[in-house]
Amino acid sequence: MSDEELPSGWEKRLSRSTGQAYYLNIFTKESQWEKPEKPAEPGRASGGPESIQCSHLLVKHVGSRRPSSWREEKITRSKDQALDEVKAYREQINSGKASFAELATKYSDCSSAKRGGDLGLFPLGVMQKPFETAAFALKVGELSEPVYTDSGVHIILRTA
Ligand SMILES: O=C(O)CN(Cc1ccccc1)C(=O)c1nc(-c2ccccc2)[nH]c1C(=O)O
Repeated sequence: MSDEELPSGWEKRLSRSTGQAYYLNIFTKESQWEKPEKPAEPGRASGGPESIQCSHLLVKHVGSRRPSSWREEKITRSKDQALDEVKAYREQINSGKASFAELATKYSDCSSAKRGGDLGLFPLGVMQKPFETAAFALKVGELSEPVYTDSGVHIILRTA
């Protein structure tokens, strides 16, 4: 690992008082002087939430573990097409053209579409790991980049 490379989940910062480098765990918001050797785990931040609430919009594709949904009995889009669709929805939400709930209700391949994408409160350890890692890294109100799980391609909005 070159000097600049860091295991995932860490950010290099410079101390305002000494200018010395330290390392921030983006999940727990805890920092350390020692350069990390292993990826940061979204463990519970000291004082961080045990559970968070999120909504998501899932676009399935032919490689999804269950390529079927309330919207389409047999899902035929490719993974790349699913990513393009998710990016377009993310753009519409960020530009204010549409609300997250409106698009999730219409287009999400998850059964949570009926609730505007709301998944309710969930703790660590229940969601697929890529989903959990992305969700617990979000601030309340923040919208994720596209996230890949065995179910398909998601965008996640942290709501609490
Ligand atoms: O992955 C599978 O084998 C099948 N699943 C799991 C599933 C199926 C029904 C309800 C909830 C989860 C899905 O494809 C799926 N995953 C999700 C999901 C994935 C990550 C976070 C939240 C929901 N929703 C669905 C769905 O059909 O409605």
